[in-house]
Amino acid sequence: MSEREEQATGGTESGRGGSSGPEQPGGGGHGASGARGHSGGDPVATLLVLGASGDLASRLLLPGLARLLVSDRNEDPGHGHGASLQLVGAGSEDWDDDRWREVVTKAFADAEHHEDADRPGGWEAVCAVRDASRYRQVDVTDPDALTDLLHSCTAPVAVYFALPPAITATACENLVGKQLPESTRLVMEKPFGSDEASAHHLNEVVAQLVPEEHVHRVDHFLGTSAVLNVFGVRFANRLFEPTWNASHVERVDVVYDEDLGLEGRARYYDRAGALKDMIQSHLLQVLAVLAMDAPAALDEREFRDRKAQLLRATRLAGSPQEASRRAVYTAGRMGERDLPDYQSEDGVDPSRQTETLAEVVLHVDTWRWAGVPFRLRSGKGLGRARKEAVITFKPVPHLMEGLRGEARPTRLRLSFKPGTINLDLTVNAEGDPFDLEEATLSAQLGDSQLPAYGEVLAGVLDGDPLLSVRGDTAEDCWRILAPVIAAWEADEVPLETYPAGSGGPEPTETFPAV
Ligand SMILES: NC(=O)C1=CN([C@@H]2O[C@H](COP(=O)(O)OP(=O)(O)OC[C@H]3O[C@@H](n4cnc5c(N)ncnc54)[C@H](OP(=O)(O)O)[C@@H]3O)[C@@H](O)[C@H]2O)C=CC1
Ligand SMILES: O=C1O[C@H](COP(=O)(O)O)[C@@H](O)[C@H](O)[C@H]1O
Repeated sequence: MSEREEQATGGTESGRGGSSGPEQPGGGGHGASGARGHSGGDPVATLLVLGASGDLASRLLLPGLARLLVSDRNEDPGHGHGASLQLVGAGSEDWDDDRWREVVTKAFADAEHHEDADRPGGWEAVCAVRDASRYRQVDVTDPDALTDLLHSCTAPVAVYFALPPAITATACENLVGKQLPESTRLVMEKPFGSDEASAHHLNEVVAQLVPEEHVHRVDHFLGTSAVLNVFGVRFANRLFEPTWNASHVERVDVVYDEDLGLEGRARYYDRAGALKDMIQSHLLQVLAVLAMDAPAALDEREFRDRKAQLLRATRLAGSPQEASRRAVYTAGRMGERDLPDYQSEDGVDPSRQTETLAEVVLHVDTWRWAGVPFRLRSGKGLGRARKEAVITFKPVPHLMEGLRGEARPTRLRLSFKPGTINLDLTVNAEGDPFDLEEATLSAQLGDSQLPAYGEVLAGVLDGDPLLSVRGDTAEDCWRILAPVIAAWEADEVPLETYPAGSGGPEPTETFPAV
């Protein structure tokens, strides 16, 4: 196993250092201005993708960029994101510009068929970026080579670290003390660090490089439409917000079940597992958006302050034995595919006991949410892709005599991808109005015209940190799950199994079917 593979999910092991970390709520780092709205600043001139030969770059980032360019929301054709953007790929592969452009061409191809491609300047903007793009072979952990590369790019440069997290951390540490081009933005993927201490250390490192508002800690689950869909339902209706609290809500379940297997990602996934891959990052962000107090405005300071406040109050609802569960899939049939036992997949080391399904129950210790269980669950190899937040309301305090049947709990289901809303209600039955039955009101929610990474890149290129994770929050997400990580590492919570293609481990009182 190469050193790089060993480092795939690691972070720096350094403890807390002495330099100033990101400012806690209210702003961040030395860039905190206290101003509302995003800092904007000069538009990004160069998007530098480090890790250009990797899966993220070719499968998500470059296609996202192409869709952003083709659908550019900037009304003025002379000033869209592609008007003068330079795309530079860099990595350890011995590629030349032509080889890189082949990768870009392939990744950009789908955008040509998007309806906006026919818009004047639409597809042309994509082709212009593709044809002018270039590649540099570089070992990003070589400080001089990386600094030289940065200075060879037109400023401002957005440096996208599409690298294994430990390599990202090393590259950043090596840049400390070097002069970076003016207004450089750093775009950091998840996982940010490998525990609270390493995330804190990484925050201290990046704070020495650029101001906090120029750091984009990416969580693609925070794409604009995902956030806005929750906010629209919660805050643009009089109905929900007065009942959105412990007096009326019985429980909240955030479920992200995938009908995907390992898909060749053992090098990364076998060291991460479902807890770090999905819950530590994405699902905690979803929880924060679902449960936060209403921001006064949708700007980065208000939004990120509310999110940070909510996560600071969040903790495991009991001991790891009571409030967490882990499982791994065994061989089974998932849809049309036979999935092998996870532990027999190429690149998987069974002794790591990596989980492919993780569940935790959290409490949010605030007046609003005291005592309400928030269950977060994500798994791979499941029979049905199910990606939704379910808010279960408490039963009515009294059901009048004369009505037959049960008033089942009202449930609001907010599904992601595609965005839908379903409200399960108890209503009078057809035929005999004394009988009760369940009915569901459904609606489609707005979907973004951009894929998630198009949204991410729009924020980066516009210099808008609204949807990126602030430094203090990145640390807090590790703090919340630290007891679970420690207990699982010590094998204090059994690793259950479930057949691929099934619904996962059997429901229990703590982890019920909803
Ligand atoms: N892939 C995905 O679906 C998603 C990934 N992410 C995150 O994105 C990041 C990258 O993941 P992913 O693309 O899957 O990983 P890959 O392993 O596919 O790609 C990593 C890239 O980094 C390059 N690299 C490694 N070390 C160096 C070095 N010292 N100098 C230069 N280049 C180097 C690799 O080159 P080489 O191959 O030559 O080693 C490769 O191009 C991770 O943080 C991951 O968590 C986030 C969401 C989704
Ligand atoms: O970051 C990740 O997310 C995906 C799920 O997100 P989606 O937008 O593709 O549905 C997950 O499959 C992957 O393991 C994880 O790294």
